[in-house]
Amino acid sequence: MNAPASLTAQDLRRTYGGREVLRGASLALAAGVYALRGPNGIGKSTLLAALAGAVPLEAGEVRIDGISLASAPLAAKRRLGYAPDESPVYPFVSGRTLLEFVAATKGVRLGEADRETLRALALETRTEIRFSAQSLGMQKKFLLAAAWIGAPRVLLLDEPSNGLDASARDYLCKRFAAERERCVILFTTHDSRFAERAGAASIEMETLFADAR
Ligand SMILES: Nc1ncnc2c1ncn2[C@@H]1O[C@H](COP(=O)(O)OP(=O)(O)OP(=O)(O)O)[C@@H](O)[C@H]1O
Repeated sequence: MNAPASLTAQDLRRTYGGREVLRGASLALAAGVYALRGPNGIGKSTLLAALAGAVPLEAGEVRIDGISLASAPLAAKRRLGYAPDESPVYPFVSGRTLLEFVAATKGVRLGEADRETLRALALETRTEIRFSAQSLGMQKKFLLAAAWIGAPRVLLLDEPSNGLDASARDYLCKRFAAERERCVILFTTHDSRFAERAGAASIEMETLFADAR
């Protein structure tokens, strides 16, 4: 676990409704903070979901810290944190249930680091409220807090700043800065100011495709 963090993807392919959305997407990232940019519908969310193992691929290989997501999914996913843009959570589930579920899938228990994340995001008094009764910003914060469970070395965050208040955005930028030497943090955004404040290197989605090389 002491080798530098890495995220690699080779020739990822995924088709929706006869259209190839991921046209042989490849990337190789070392520890750092990266903003994945590109127009609506180009496939940024699909790529993040594919890197997280949440969308099946027709071809290609993903490695988390050198571990193949296809051949060793549990070991790879233990090193990974993923926050989708939209809540995949059942509306009747509470924040605490979500966090405990994610912890269980990673084979860890919630601990002081997770409580600190909840405090920083002003979530600690809201853990028992069901998702359908949380604001969109609060739901987003729970998904982000869940992504950090188990101290992942690769973080995939889909539109992390969407719906967040100023204080939560500040926290994200500080956390990125604190973890950039240790982790690969890849996030999508349409917000240039946030990407800049986060100190992110920009990656244009278009440049990742096989037909752009
Ligand atoms: N589950 C799905 N079923 C069918 N088509 C899908 C599905 N998910 C994504 N798509 C299609 O794949 C394409 C890429 O979508 P994706 O959400 O990955 O784009 P994006 O770059 O993240 O867009 P945005 O910037 O608007 O969030 C779109 O044309 C979208 O309609």
